[in-house]
Order: sequence, then C-alpha cells, then structure tokens
Amino acid sequence: MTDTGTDSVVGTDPATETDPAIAIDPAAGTDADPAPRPLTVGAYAALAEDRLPPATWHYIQGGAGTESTVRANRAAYRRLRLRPRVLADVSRCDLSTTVLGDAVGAPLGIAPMAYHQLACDEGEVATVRAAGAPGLRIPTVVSIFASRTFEDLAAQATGPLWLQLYWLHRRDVLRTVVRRAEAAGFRALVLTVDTPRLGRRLRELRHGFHLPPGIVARNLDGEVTGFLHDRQDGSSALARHADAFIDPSLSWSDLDRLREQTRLPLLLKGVLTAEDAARAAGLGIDGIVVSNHGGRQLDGAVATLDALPEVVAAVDGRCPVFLDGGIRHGTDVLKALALGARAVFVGRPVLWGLAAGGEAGARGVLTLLRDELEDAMALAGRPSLAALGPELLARGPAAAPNESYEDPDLRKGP
Ligand SMILES: Cc1cc2nc3c(=O)[nH]c(=O)nc-3n(C[C@H](O)[C@H](O)[C@H](O)COP(=O)(O)O)c2cc1C
Ligand SMILES: CCCCCCC(=O)C(=O)O
Repeated sequence: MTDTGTDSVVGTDPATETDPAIAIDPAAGTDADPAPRPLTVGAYAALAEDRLPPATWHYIQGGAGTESTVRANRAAYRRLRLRPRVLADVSRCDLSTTVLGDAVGAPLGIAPMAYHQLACDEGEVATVRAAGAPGLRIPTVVSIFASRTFEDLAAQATGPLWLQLYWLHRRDVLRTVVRRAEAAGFRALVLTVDTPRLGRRLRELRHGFHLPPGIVARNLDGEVTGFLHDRQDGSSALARHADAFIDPSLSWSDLDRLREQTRLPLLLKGVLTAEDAARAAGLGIDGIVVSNHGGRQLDGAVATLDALPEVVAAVDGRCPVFLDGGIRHGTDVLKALALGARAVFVGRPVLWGLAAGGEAGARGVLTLLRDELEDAMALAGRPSLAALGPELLARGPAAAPNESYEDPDLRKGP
C-alpha cells in the first residue's frame, strides 16, 4: 500500500481565497434563513480559513515537520474500501451507544484542543453546547489549556465532560485542576502521553505564533502560563511554554500516583503501539485513545487508523479503545468502528465549525458527521453499531484525494 503523498486536504500551504459557492451562513437552513448549510466538513474548513487570522489558521491546521503524519492520517482512510451487505432492513439505524458508562447519541466525541476562543468568542462554551445538541449528547474532552473555566462549561454542558491533562512540573496545580473538574461533575481524566515537548511545527515558527491578548489558559494559575503571549520571531510561544512547564520525565510509574488522587476513570491519549497498549491495559487503565495528536507531534508517526488494529488486539477487550486523527467523513467513523474503536474523537473540524459560525457551526459539523455515519450504515447494510466488524472492510487501492478540502464542489484548498 502506498501513500500517494499528494493529499492536499490538510497540511500544505493554503490558498487563502474561498470559493464563493460556500461563503454561506453555517447557521442557515432554518425557516428564518433557508440558505443551504455547508454540505461537507471541508466546506467548514474553507469558511474557517477565510475568517481566521492567518497565524491562527496555521496554528490550528499545521502539523509537525513535513506534516507527513497529517497526510498519512487521511491516506489511511482512502486505502480502505467498504463491503456493503444488502437486504439487511436498514429502515432504522441506531447510532446510540455508551462511552465509559454514559449514554451518547452517536459514537463521536470532541478531542481536547487548547484555546477554543482562538476560533470564536464563546470558546469552549459554544463547543460543549454543540456537543450536547439533541441526537448528539457526546463527550467533550476539555483541554487543560481551555480558554473558559471548567465551571462555566459544566453549567452549559448536557453531554459528558472529560478533562485532558498534560504532565506539568507543578503537580500541585495538576491536583487542583483535577479536584475542580471532579467537583464540576467531569466524568473522566485523559492524560496526554505524546507530548514530552512540542513537535517542531514549522507553521507556528514561521508565524512566531503566540496567544493574542485576552485569550488565556483560564483554569491555570498564572505561575504556569508564562511565555504564551510573548512574540518572538521564528519561535513558537507554545513551544517555549511547553519547554518550561511540561515535565518530560513522565513514565509508567507516575500513573499510579495520578490514579491515587482521583476516583475518575483515567485514559491515556497518544498510544500508537501494541506494546504500550498491552502495558497500559495490564495496569488497569480505563481507556486508550489511539492518537498521534493530529500529526502535530512526531512527524512520521504511524497513521492512527493503521495503528488501531494492533492496539485493539493487544488490549483484548480489557478497556475501550478510542481513536482520533483525520476524521472528516461519516465513512471514516464507520471504518474506525469496524476496526474496533468504541468511538472516535474529532479535532480540527470542530474548530473550523466554531470559526465558521460559533456554536451553530460546531453543531453543524458534528451533526453532519453523525448524519453521514447514519447514511453510511444504511448503505452498507449495517443498521446497528454492534454489526460493525472488520469484514466490512477491504484493502485499497487508495482512492485519489479530492482536491480542495475533500469537497468536490470546492475549487481551492489548504
Ligand atoms: C489547535 C489544536 C489544539 C490541540 N490541543 C490539544 C490539547 O490541548 N491537548 C491534547 O491532548 N491534544 C490537543 N490537540 C490534539 C487533538 O486532541 C487531536 O489529537 C487531533 O486534533 C486529532 O486530529 P484531527 O485534528 O485531524 O481530528 C490539539 C489539536 C489542535 C488542532
Ligand atoms: C504543551 C503545551 C502547549 C500545547 C498546546 C496545545 C496542543 O496540544 C497543540 O497541539 O497545539
């Protein structure tokens, strides 16, 4: 199987103009405003690129190094084809399931991403409201670098909230955020284990990326937020911040100490191998997120869809396995579930939705993925999630990518 290396979806330098055909209101489609909604996740990307300042767009969109892992995440989906069954009575497709014991409307969740206020003023409040929409009620993994407080989010969320942690040198600060999240009703902790330092993200370096005034890590003590707003040409403020405050000595022996401090389930995010998955499951970890950080950390790391089967096999049912990275279509979700993911998490598309239209835009992205998944289940003759397995899939040849954000109607792309 070859990666064509020509994927133009995410990761190459963008043209900045947007096709006028998709310059439409993402909140549209209501009686008051009958204009059409974006028809693809890619159309939201185009709107976001049009609306965001270039430095912010490139921070969100970029990956590490040559961005080969960003492209590989997408290419892996194109190599898998679907084997539909017929005469399967698909008059009703059931997308509901449970994650960590909570009922959800679809096997989707929102991946942790820092600083949603970069995309829209309401930030993570808009995100959790979108996640809680009827028919969704899906989990939001709130980054430790969220730009709204846990308490504000808990007040607005109707879906489960999970808290993502980085391993800070300042364990006292970690303890405090865990206690606050517990008190606010968060349902799980997700420790990110692929970030002992920040990946070498060339787009951040080129733009001297730093946080604009007013956007802050709202749940952290000012003592651990240094560098974030300081501009330095050719350098990323986030990378300097990570160097100062993230503890790269994190190792397996630290997990027990973290678990002693909380009654919440603990998941590891950023596992890509059978070896690490087996060790985590052996230690009684409550869930694994197969992730390469959306290609933002180790350039050249394996695509998450390609890593998923070995992780699922190694875990052997001892805990649920989740996946993120490159989910852009309902059929991507279907493929990941067929390979054993319990649910998948969506990253950049949620920020595209927020940038395009705030809460309505994020809800539009998530609803689109949900609806596309339902279509795919019906057309594949698999009306329930329980009916999904590897027999649904056939290998390559890889379909060539559509240019322009994977939306055949758009002429330009990133
Ligand atoms: C702008 C941005 C910020 C992110 N911030 C975090 C974070 O704070 N913590 C974390 O564990 N992962 C973070 N991630 C990685 C995501 O959780 C996720 O692994 C990745 O975005 C999934 O790939 P996708 O964007 O292709 O869906 C971030 C990703 C992006 C794009
Ligand atoms: C670890 C310090 C900064 C991380 C910023 C958020 C993030 O994970 C990202 O991918 O960006």
